[in-house]
Amino acid sequence: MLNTIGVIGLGVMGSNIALNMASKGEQVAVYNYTRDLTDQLVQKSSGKAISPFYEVQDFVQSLQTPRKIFLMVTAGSPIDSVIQSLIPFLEAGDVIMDGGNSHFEDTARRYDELKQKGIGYLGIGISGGEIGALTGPSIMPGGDKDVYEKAAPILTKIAAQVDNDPCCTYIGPKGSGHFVKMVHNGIEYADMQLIAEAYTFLRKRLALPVEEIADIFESWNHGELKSYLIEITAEILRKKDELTGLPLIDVILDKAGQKGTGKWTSLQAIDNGIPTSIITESLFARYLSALKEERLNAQEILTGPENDQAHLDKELWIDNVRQALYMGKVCAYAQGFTQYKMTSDLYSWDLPLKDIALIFRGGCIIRAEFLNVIGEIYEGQPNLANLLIAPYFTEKVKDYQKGLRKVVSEGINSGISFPCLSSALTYYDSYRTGMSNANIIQAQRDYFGAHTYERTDADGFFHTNWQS
Ligand SMILES: NC(=O)C1=CN([C@@H]2O[C@H](COP(=O)(O)OP(=O)(O)OC[C@H]3O[C@@H](n4cnc5c(N)ncnc54)[C@H](OP(=O)(O)O)[C@@H]3O)[C@@H](O)[C@H]2O)C=CC1
Ligand SMILES: O=C(CO)[C@H](O)[C@H](O)COP(=O)(O)O
Repeated sequence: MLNTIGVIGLGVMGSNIALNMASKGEQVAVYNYTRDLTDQLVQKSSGKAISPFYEVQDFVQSLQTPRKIFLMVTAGSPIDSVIQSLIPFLEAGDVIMDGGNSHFEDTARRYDELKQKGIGYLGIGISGGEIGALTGPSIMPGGDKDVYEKAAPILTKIAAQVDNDPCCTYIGPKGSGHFVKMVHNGIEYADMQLIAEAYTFLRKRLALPVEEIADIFESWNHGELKSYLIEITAEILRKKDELTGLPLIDVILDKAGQKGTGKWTSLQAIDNGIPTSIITESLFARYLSALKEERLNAQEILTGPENDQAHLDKELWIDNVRQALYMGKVCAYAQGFTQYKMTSDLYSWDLPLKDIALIFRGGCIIRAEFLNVIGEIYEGQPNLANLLIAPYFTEKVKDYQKGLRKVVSEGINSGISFPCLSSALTYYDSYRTGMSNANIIQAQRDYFGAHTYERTDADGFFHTNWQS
């Protein structure tokens, strides 16, 4: 019997996607360019509908037509080399899907190249990590709609399901699926950093033990902050190091890694004039964390505020931190969804913002309770410029800005760095300021460079001879 789908790349994600597909009734052909990973999967999958292949040609010829091939390999040149190895054996109408974190512009290029050969190409954002890949990720496919339709029965089946709806929807043309995944990761960076900052306040300023902070995160996960990242943070804080018996978090080196998607999110925003300051601050926080030696040196040289901190009422301040975190998250998601909106307008992609919010409710790393609300908001206002001005969030932040202001001020006065919480507050205050200070910037630009300025009371561009 011919296989119904092929998976290439059997690392962390690919092996689990293949197992997921087999568990949903697909006959899965698998191939990896080195033999070991294929053999490992064969050992794990005995009795399952997974057939290993060790030559590309045999792998391709084992597939039903039109062939559907799912790539889960390292992003960048490996994708191009795998595509090149497939082309000689494919026919018009076959479909290649790239489920990795490819840059959306690379995806658009590959789409164009393959379209000329009649081969369909889908750039598919996948989120959910190892467990999501196995049990049901969130899936963001971009490419031609008719090509998507060929793969949709399998993709919707392997996706996470929420309220009987698959967390998979057609996103839009060319690289838009990978674009949506890229910005998802930017939001992920910001969300993670905001949580880290909330933890820092509880640990450093309120001097709470790690176990108590774990309890706080767990309780937050039963309320409006409910989300995967809050849930796993509670679990992370409970974990003990087997070697020392200390909380594992206390022996993990404070240098954050990154693989590029957060950086791409910020670069795309900067290139296109999209204000995503919280996301970018979270990226810079990772960069600064990596300068461990310099930070250790600076700690011996640079001073902070005097250590005469007032006692803070514990329960009151835990709730201030909760409010600050919620508001920070709203601002970060508002920035990410603004990036979707502005880019969609720029490229005429017509991104389905409501559906994007809904497919993020299950499987993905940024799944969160309030995505239900975000989905409802975009259902009513599909062209909304910013989530902050949706009445639901306007009301929420009216209250919660107080907590954010208190936590940011107290943190700053205590010498704790809050790149994302403070950036969220600055974003909120800047966004709600109808008359900004950019008049000063324009005057300075006109003064030194004759760049001209617009007036508040007349159309056109004006230049002043400032020194006359
Ligand atoms: N891990 C995660 O949580 C998530 C990862 N992703 C993305 O999914 C993709 C795969 O990630 P993941 O499974 O974690 O990574 P792994 O490193 O576990 O797997 C990478 C796979 O790519 C293969 N590969 C590497 N180089 C080449 C090449 N030149 N030619 C052919 N195959 C090659 C590897 O084979 P071999 O080992 O034999 O070299 C391996 O099968 C990446 O784009 C990643 O960013 C997306 C969502 C979540
Ligand atoms: O896509 C993912 C989650 O959604 C991957 O886990 C990705 O590697 C996370 O990004 P980084 O490694 O830069 O933290």
